[in-house]
Amino acid sequence: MLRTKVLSLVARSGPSRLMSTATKLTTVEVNDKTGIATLTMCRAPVNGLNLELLKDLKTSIDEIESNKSRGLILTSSNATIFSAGLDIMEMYNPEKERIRAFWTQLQEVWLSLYGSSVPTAAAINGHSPAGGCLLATSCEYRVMLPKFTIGLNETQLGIVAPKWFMSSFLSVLPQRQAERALNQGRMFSTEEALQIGLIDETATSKEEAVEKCAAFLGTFARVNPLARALTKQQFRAADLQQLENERKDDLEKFLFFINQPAVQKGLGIYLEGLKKKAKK
Ligand SMILES: CC/C=C\CCC/C=C/C(=O)SCCNC(=O)CCNC(=O)[C@H](O)C(C)(C)COP(=O)(O)OP(=O)(O)OC[C@H]1O[C@@H](n2cnc3c(N)ncnc32)[C@H](O)[C@@H]1OP(=O)(O)O
Repeated sequence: MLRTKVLSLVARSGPSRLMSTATKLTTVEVNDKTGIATLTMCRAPVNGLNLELLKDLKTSIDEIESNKSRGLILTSSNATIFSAGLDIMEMYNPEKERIRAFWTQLQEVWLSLYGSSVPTAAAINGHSPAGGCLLATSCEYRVMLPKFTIGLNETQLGIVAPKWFMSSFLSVLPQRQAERALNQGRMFSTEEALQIGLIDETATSKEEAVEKCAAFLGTFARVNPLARALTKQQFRAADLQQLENERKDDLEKFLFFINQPAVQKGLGIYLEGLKKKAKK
């Protein structure tokens, strides 16, 4: 059996949490044999990306980057949900300072994951709407379990995916298909996602998905790591630079948009629908 070690055993807020991982809402396990790190999101109930989960994701990605892991596999501890995307509670009736920090942190996570020098893959072991799809498409390879859905459904919520969400999507799909899917807010089934190329492979279990991701990351074993990283970064440089240049504007645009009464009303109705469905 492969020995794995859990990185960073020190709790973030004091010795009383010494038994938990450093980042409470993510765990990082490095396979000693392959050097591949598995980064698991574990925020109940649906891995909604709130400020704290985003901070933990950023810390974990940085940790994997600085530990010179051979690869990063992103997955979820939830059996049916990879990530429900942005936590809508962060955007509904938002608190002024917190929503700024929230969006800034999301930008940080995207810049580090999409721009990671480490090869990345997503083991999509559950539904992956909106922000979940953003994380998956920021990786270089995707393996997904059957009977789930993935896509950028923002227009269905009456919101607009920012340019950099589109960049990740466009790094996977041809423009014509990406544009149509985004305009429709389309969620793809696993089978449809495979057919269109939004995912690379399917797997019948999370273990198999992780193995297939590891096999993909293993294809770089004999490639010079610096040459590989610089090549990847050249492909992604224009997208990354665009957000770097426009970070402040992007934040202000988001704040302006999200605070529109019509947008707030739409989010409220959407949330209500989610809650009603959950109670059934
Ligand atoms: C200028 C730019 C402006 C804006 C850009 C913003 C970009 C936004 C990106 C986003 O990511 S927006 C979020 C989009 N996400 C969704 O639409 C997903 C909604 N959720 C679902 O479809 C389902 O919940 C599910 C993920 C498929 C899981 O279904 P399941 O049946 O397993 O769970 P259930 O629906 O019962 O949910 C349990 C519980 O969780 C709450 N929930 C679900 N998703 C979210 C979410 N994204 N944010 C906050 N809360 C969420 C749901 O209400 C239930 O709560 P309850 O138990 O308290 O009722």
